[in-house]
Amino acid sequence: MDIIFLRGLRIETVIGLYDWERKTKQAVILDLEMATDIRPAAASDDIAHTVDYKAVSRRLISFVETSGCLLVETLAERIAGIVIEEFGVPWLRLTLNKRGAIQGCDVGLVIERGHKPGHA
Ligand SMILES: Nc1nc2c(c(=O)[nH]1)N=C([C@H](O)[C@@H](O)CO)CN2
Repeated sequence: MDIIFLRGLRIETVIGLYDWERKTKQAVILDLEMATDIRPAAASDDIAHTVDYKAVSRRLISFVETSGCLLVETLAERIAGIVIEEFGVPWLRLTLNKRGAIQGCDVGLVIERGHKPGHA
């Protein structure tokens, strides 16, 4: 199994439970690992045979900027659904960092969704 990754994708959006959080934008930072088999693209040298990380990043920026979720859980689950359903990714690991939510530390979550190729 091969991995195509995006690290440190920083997107400004409205997210959070509290009144003040509904009136301003905060940054979320995404690290995304997407399972793939790079060999068809390597053999053909054709972007059509792989996951286009530029297309994924553009789609996620567009979605997250206007998402408006209350919880990081909701946002992460929706991102995972987009990547799996729209880009044909069989398995992913997503780290969503809501930096700035708690002073003095990073906070967020890590989820894995789908099935790793070659595993039941
Ligand atoms: N598990 C979660 N806990 C909390 C969340 C969340 O999205 N998931 N959100 C908040 C507030 O919005 C917080 O980020 C404001 O600092 C608190 N706990």
